[in-house]
Amino acid sequence: MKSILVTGASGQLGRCFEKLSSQYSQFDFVFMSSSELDITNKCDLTHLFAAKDFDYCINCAAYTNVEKAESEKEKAFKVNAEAPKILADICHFSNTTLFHFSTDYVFNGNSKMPYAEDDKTDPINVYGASKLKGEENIRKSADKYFIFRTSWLYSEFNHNFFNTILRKAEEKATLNITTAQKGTPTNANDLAQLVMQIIVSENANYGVYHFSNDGEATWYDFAEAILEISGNTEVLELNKDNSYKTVAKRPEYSVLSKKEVQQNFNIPLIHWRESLEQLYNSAISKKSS
Ligand SMILES: NC(=O)C1=CN([C@@H]2O[C@H](COP(=O)(O)OP(=O)(O)OC[C@H]3O[C@@H](n4cnc5c(N)ncnc54)[C@H](O)[C@@H]3O)[C@@H](O)[C@H]2O)C=CC1
Repeated sequence: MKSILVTGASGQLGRCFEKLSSQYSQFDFVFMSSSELDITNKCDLTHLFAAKDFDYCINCAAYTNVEKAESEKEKAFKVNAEAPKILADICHFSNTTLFHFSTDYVFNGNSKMPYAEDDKTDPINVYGASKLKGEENIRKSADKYFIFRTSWLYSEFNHNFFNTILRKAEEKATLNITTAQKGTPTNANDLAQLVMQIIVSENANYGVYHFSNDGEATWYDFAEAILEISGNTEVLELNKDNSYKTVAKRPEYSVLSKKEVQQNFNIPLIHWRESLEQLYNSAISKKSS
């Protein structure tokens, strides 16, 4: 039986893999949260890989606080850049295929059209720079790797924009949401599904790919759609607001081109709004009824 290690398992994406794992009983999944496995600890990783053969490692562990990263640069680089290098070295040595996730924030956002994989990277915040360094480290150390740059991840799990807007609707709060950035909301369950599809099909088109849902939106559009889909448009006041200041700069435009991922893995792309609706109907409205 092939085995799959999932690191950062209690994070949002990690939990999507855990949910999905029940559909893939042909694999032996090992889920390790940050308290069970610190990916910056080379010694623990070496021992783990010495004790068990992993065919695949899905690295969901990351430092993801974009705002805090500006003042915690060292910590962000340790988890997002140095740890992927350790993982890539160990995976290379163990003949393990590594799946890793990066971000649309590796780009500066000055483009007017969707970013392709080989477009020039130029991160404008510490988080983006740390993730880019992580990509570079993996590319140098491993042969069998997939890096998926993704954007605006949300799901039914943990703290994310989708869950925040639903909570605000319950609180009947007034919301001021920015229209200053354009990107693509991405259902993390769809990303997890893509990875499992690659594993099952034993596809070996290793490399860096862009994956998000289809279409584009501002954070305001995303919030509006969440309220519409959940029947909450009348419940709270939603305003456009471009004066909201953040510590970390954000790319104005970070839509990713999905041509490569479609060509290499033959997957249908789901529009972000359709996937949002599916998630709400399957995971949220079911729970509350
Ligand atoms: N959330 C988003 O909007 C986006 C996320 N991404 C990337 O997608 C991937 C998954 O993100 P999410 O699941 O949303 O993030 P998350 O923050 O929900 O999960 C990350 C997990 O990593 C764990 N972690 C942190 N340091 C660790 C360490 N040293 N060792 C082991 N675990 C550690 C955290 O405790 C957390 O459980 C990450 O690589 C992230 O950079 C990319 C674009 C957008």
